[in-house]
Amino acid sequence: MENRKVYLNEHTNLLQLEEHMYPLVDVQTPNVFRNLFHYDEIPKIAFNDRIVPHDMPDEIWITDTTFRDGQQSRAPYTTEQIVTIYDYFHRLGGPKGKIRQCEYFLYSKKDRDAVYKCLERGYEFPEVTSWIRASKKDFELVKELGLKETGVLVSCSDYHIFYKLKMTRREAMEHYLSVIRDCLEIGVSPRCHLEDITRSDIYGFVIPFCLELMNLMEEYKIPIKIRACDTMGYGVNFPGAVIPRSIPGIIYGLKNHAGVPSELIEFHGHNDFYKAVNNSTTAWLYGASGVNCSLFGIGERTGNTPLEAMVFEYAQLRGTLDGMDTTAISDLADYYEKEIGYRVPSRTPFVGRNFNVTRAGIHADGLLKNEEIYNIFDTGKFLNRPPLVAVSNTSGLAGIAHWMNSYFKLAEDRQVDKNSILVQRVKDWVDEEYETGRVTVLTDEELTTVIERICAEEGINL
Ligand SMILES: CC(C)C(=O)C(=O)O
Repeated sequence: MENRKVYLNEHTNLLQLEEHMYPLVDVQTPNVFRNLFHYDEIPKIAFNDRIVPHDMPDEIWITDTTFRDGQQSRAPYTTEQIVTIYDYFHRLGGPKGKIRQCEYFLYSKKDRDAVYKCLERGYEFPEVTSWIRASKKDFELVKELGLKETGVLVSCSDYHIFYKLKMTRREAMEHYLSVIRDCLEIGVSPRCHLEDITRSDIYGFVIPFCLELMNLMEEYKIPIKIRACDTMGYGVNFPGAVIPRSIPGIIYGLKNHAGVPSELIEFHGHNDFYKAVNNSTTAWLYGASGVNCSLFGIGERTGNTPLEAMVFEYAQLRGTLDGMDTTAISDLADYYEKEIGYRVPSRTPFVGRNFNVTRAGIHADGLLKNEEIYNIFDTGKFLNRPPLVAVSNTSGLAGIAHWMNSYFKLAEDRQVDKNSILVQRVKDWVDEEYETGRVTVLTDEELTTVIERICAEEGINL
């Protein structure tokens, strides 16, 4: 192992290879970290104030689980929908393949058809990879399909090992290693999903297990990926927090004590405590090259890390989009609404209908004077979504004209202004609404209905 280190054992004063520093701790009873997780109390975040240094890899990327974790939590996509979304990911990820991989179930014929169709596209990125039951038959299937890599579930907390698998840690580890050996034997690269890592014994199970995985990697000369799965969203990014909840601590341990190189470490987050995005960014900052996401965050329970969020995290950290075409994000949102029948909640950053809509009169006034005042960036350029001003009693003729021009995306030569009869009649209707006691802002639907009526009456073609 290239990265393997020799340590001085402070207790025996002997030099030791690092795998012997971290022997498996085969406990008799599960360690469920009751100090942090007492089921009838809210989980606790504890600190030991040990600070982990930043260690962002030279290259970082996004992988996608829309068709795996995403599909686990909603009605399945059709084959055609999967291929269309895959096409959008290809465009979004750009020529440098910043959306590096998409993972697919292989269980049914429909699943496999989607894989064939996506492979037929012949794109270099996103690479097609799979998720299977850990059996020899399924490994053969991966091979037959011509895939290089597959995900394998290796749950690592005692909650899973003792309560779900009914095994000891040693039994679980031996079972996992034999499955991974089967996978390597036929030349397929395993991606080990360390489920529930944020409730696991990092130095008593995860590091010894990953050291064994790195030995297997050396023996077979086939890459083995480690996916750190924050299955329940317990991970935190606060400096000085204790493991297993500390994402910096986990990534540091994988890199520095188990010797897993950055390009083989991936983080998979869940949003149960609203932390999926920050934890994923943190994983990048502390040494994981990959963050695994799902489009619009659609995934189990509260969902996964939203893929679109990490595109903008990437650009903020790196100072460049590196060729990513962010307008594909808005096209994907339209596609979901029109073709799949799913509307992203309206206040969702970057994609919700209202993400850049200003409602308060005083803000709208500022936005009309200079859009930089109340818009996060040039959302027209990056998302084809210029900022909108919602119409209320304080909008005035200019506000109503601005709403119409942006809502209907009117070309410059067709734009309306405050002298337009249409704008003046809409303003009369708005004034009447508020004079009769209305206190809420007007919805897009109400406005479009009134505009359609006035256009018909005045013979205007917008
Ligand atoms: C099933 C596992 C791999 C997972 O997706 C998770 O832990 O969140």
